[in-house]
Amino acid sequence: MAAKEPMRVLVTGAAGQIGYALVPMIARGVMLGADQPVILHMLDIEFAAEALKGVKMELIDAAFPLLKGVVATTDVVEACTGVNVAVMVGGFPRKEGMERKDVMTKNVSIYKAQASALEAHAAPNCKVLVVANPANTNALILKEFAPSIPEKNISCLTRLDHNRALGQISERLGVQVSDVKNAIIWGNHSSSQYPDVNHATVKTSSGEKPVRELVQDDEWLNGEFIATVQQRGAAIIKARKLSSALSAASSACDHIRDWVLGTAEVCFSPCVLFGIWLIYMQPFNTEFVDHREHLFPWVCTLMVHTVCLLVLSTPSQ
Ligand SMILES: NC(=O)c1ccc[n+]([C@@H]2O[C@H](COP(=O)([O-])OP(=O)(O)OC[C@H]3O[C@@H](n4cnc5c(N)ncnc54)[C@H](O)[C@@H]3O)[C@@H](O)[C@H]2O)c1
Ligand SMILES: O=C(O)C[C@H](O)C(=O)O
Repeated sequence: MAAKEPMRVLVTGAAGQIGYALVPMIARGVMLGADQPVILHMLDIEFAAEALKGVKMELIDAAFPLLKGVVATTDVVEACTGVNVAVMVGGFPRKEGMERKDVMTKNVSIYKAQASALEAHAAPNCKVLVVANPANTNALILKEFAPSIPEKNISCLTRLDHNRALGQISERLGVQVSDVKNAIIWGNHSSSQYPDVNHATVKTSSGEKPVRELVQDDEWLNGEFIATVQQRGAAIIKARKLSSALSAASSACDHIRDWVLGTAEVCFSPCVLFGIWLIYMQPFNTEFVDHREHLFPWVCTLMVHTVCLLVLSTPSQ
């Protein structure tokens, strides 16, 4: 079989801590598959230009077989040109005691400028994932300033919250995290989110069972569980004095991989109509959107896009 053409993947803020965790994952095929060559486009600001050069050196030194090229630049047009996937990490993280909305003034202006460059120079049908906080608001700004990028191609990272919910259930029940599925995160990537396990199940030796039935502790599910997922970002900042990075990078890979390739469950079991539920935040969508066309050839997966009217009415998070 002929080798695939490389896909160009942009990571903004690539010299930062998420960027440093994320680019090797992409170069190893974690995001787009073990047979998909990639060309990495890394953007950062002048202040971080030397650090960015260092990241490029390390990528070369790691000799990733799938990595077919590296563009490391402070020029937004060069960074955006021809990219098929854009992971927008560039921006400032909050510090202990702050809410995500407190970095809005600094970060929102970044998304206006970068939206225009993406709109003008990215590949047609480029898929965009906004990671920098406040992620929902930044995605909304990006969409406003890149009107020709289809709305359905602009998303922001809630997969981290989704994965956190799975992790908490797996810890509580002592089961493999891969056996827990169909958790939903409603609302913003903020402390106002609502982690919902009412439809979540766990694969057991006697078939799939509802999470509520197995946990048998509604008080925990309705209280501590929700608060833990809502506040996990703050807990990590308190512990590390830095915000989450490896889990954010890994969840960004999960988000793009399942968006582009479909979910593993459906690969193995194509008769399952509602495969794993994936919640991709789109602050501007006001209805569930069926994105099966993205998942070819695993067309059976339904991707549920959450309703985010709340964000429209309250852009601050
Ligand atoms: N959505 C999520 O689940 C999630 C999870 C973790 C972190 N975050 C957010 O991601 C962002 C990045 O976090 P981090 O820990 O990597 O921060 P960081 O400070 O380590 O790195 C950010 C990088 O962005 C660069 N940058 C700043 N302005 C830029 C611009 N205009 N263009 C390109 N690059 C620019 C900085 O120079 C820096 O290298 C923060 O806003 C953080 O809050 C979101
Ligand atoms: O909490 C933060 O500020 C970082 C990130 O949004 C997270 O959830 O870990």
